[in-house]
Amino acid sequence: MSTTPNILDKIIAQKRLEVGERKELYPVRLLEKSLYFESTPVSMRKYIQRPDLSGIIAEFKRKSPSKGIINAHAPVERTTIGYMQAGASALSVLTDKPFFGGSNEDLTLARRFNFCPIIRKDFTIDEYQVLEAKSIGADAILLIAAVLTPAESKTLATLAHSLGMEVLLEVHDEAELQANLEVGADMIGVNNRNLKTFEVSIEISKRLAPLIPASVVKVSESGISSPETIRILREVGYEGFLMGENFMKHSRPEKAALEFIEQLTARV
Ligand SMILES: O=C(O)c1ccccc1NCC(=O)[C@H](O)[C@H](O)COP(=O)(O)O
Repeated sequence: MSTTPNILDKIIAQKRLEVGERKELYPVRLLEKSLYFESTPVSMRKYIQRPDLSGIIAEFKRKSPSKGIINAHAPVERTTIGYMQAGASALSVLTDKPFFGGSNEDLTLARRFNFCPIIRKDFTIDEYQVLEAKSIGADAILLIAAVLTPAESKTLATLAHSLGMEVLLEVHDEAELQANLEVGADMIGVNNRNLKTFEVSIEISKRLAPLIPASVVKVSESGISSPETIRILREVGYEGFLMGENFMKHSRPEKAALEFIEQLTARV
């Protein structure tokens, strides 16, 4: 078993420093002046459930701790517009720079060219980041159970909701799921990737599916690379499918997404 100790700890330690710096550079009163602060977010939950779309949340991700560089050159505009035109239900944009090569500017650029919901994919640990997500044009935020207490998740989710954004709460096992059922997340994402070992298995999504309340939209995250896997995940109740590397590893990720969604549609 390949182990990469403490990547989450490293990411969170770095994030704390980064958030401290950003608070000084861009105080909340500046964030609140952003045009997006007053905008009405688009419901990611509703888009995932739209029968005319694929349920796929297509991710813009340049690199990752598990894979290194995935795609250093794909432009945000062409890729995200292409994802949407291909039939993705929503976009996920990584905004973490040190570990994923993303930025807030990537999300704002995607926002400028797309009307579909966009989730800010980052490691949210502070209320400041929720305000920041709103200010850069996000419709939803990710909360990762492995790095937050349920009380912290609830506070962050409540703030996100007060700004009109939705919350995707990510879990990886039964204990995380049970501990966070009262957070009030709009969507629960089961990460098929163990963020400590980087092992990927959709068995985790299958195992946790019956434990997720019916009122919450189920999303399966990571390691999805075939329409057949989506068919299996749909059978156990998943409506959302977060996919990054499988598209981004191609020089034209949006073409890969189109081909994938065409195959998916042809098979069901
Ligand atoms: O992807 C990683 O290596 C990773 C490492 C540590 C924390 C988070 C990580 N990934 C974030 C994600 O959840 C994925 O980007 C997302 O689910 C898409 O996964 P994939 O389709 O396998 O690119």
